Amino acid sequence: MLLNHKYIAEDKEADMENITLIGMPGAGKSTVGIVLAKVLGYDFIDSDLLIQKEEGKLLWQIMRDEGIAGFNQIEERVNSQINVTHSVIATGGSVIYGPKAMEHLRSISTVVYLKVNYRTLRRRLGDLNKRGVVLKPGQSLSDLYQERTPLYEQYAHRIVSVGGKNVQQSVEEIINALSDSSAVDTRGQ
Ligand SMILES: Nc1ncnc2c1ncn2[C@@H]1O[C@H](COP(=O)(O)OP(=O)(O)OP(=O)(O)O)[C@@H](O)[C@H]1O
Ligand SMILES: O=C(O)C1=C[C@@H](O)[C@@H](O)[C@H](O)C1
Ligand SMILES: [Mg+2]
Repeated sequence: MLLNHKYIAEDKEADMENITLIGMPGAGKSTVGIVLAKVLGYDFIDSDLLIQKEEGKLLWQIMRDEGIAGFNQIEERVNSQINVTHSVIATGGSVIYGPKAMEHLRSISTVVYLKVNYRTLRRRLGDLNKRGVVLKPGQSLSDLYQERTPLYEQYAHRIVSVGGKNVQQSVEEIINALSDSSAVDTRGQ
């Protein structure tokens, strides 16, 4: 049920107090995440903004100065240090390359993979280089989608398909998935 605030108080899983959104760039982690936080009465944080604040640089400047591997290390460190309660955490799409960060996020939150089909992503993303996506030389969006999908699935407690949905519908789906004990749950595996 949408906007069921009882969920916050009564669902055991909500005791974890945080929800982390993972998924491909353009999946809507930031766009949907802030609305989800508002609906639940949670705080909202965006890992990408934390990284920029800590480093005093924009993401593309960090990638330019430190390279992709350096950016990934910074991203792993910053995400491993997140210490919040009652928050929706929108991560950057490349967070799943940092196993320490993912274990930390899994320990402080319910991790939700926002799954978007390839065609929808292609339409949303436009020029990947302008967006500052972590791409190896010669890697296409299709390559990236195939490389990352198993990692998002591996780290997710819940998987929510949001490709054909607007922001409001996506928020509803996430809340439903969090309330549904039969939904995909990979914890303990
Ligand atoms: N139904 C939808 N849900 C979410 N975003 C949508 C939708 N339709 C179009 N968009 C657009 O897709 C983009 C989603 O980008 P957003 O920055 O939220 O993705 P992200 O998952 O946070 O990516 P990143 O990993 O780069 O941080 C935005 O430009 C948003 O306006
Ligand atoms: O998916 C990615 O490779 C990225 C997504 C962004 O959120 C940023 O974290 C960064 O630009 C890399
Ligand atoms: Mg984002």
